[in-house]
Amino acid sequence: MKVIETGLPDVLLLEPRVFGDDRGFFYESFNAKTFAELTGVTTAFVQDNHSKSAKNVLRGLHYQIQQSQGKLVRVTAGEVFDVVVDLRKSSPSFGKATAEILSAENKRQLWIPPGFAHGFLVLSESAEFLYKTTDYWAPEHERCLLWNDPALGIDWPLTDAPLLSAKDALGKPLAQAEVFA
Ligand SMILES: Cc1cn([C@H]2C[C@H](O)[C@@H](COP(=O)(O)OP(=O)(O)O[C@H]3O[C@H](C)C(=O)[C@H](O)[C@H]3O)O2)c(=O)[nH]c1=O
Repeated sequence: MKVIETGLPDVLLLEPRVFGDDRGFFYESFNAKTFAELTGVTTAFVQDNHSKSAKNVLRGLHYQIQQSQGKLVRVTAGEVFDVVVDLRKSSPSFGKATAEILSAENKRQLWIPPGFAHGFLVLSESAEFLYKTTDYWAPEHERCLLWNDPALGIDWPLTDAPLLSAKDALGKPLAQAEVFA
């Protein structure tokens, strides 16, 4: 497993060691000891999620204002443009966004600590998105940051208007969003 820095200091891209042979491939998609050694994070994950989305679906930008979830995200089918925004007021990168391509092909994973908003746009015909979270889903604490808030300056590789949930279409711009200390 290799750690690659991203545009945000605390957000890390993890590239697993893949063993290929004439049968196919094998790789450890998660190893608590390796993860802790590489990230310094020892909190346990409590929930695994799996979503499937069609091309042009945009989910996000989501976060929980309480019970903030750390997320370890990856794609097992297709390809997504994955976006993270720092919502920690005390952080020098507050309000800054970074993006990475995650795909079944590159097998890259993104570690997103608590305190960030997260979302993705599906680039392939469909994509399956799997992720582990460090706290439980708490709908009462869910918040949505407006995906196309000009203040975020996210250059989404859109070919068309994205397919959004009603909730995501009503996201708040950064200036009005509840943020972390
Ligand atoms: C997140 C979640 C949702 N649900 C239920 C609630 C809805 O009935 C249904 C779909 O929920 P939602 O439209 O919020 O799903 P996404 O838009 O994929 O939300 C996720 O997408 C972005 C990219 C994230 O980073 C978040 O982890 C998460 O908010 O699943 C659950 O039962 N448990 C859960 O943990």
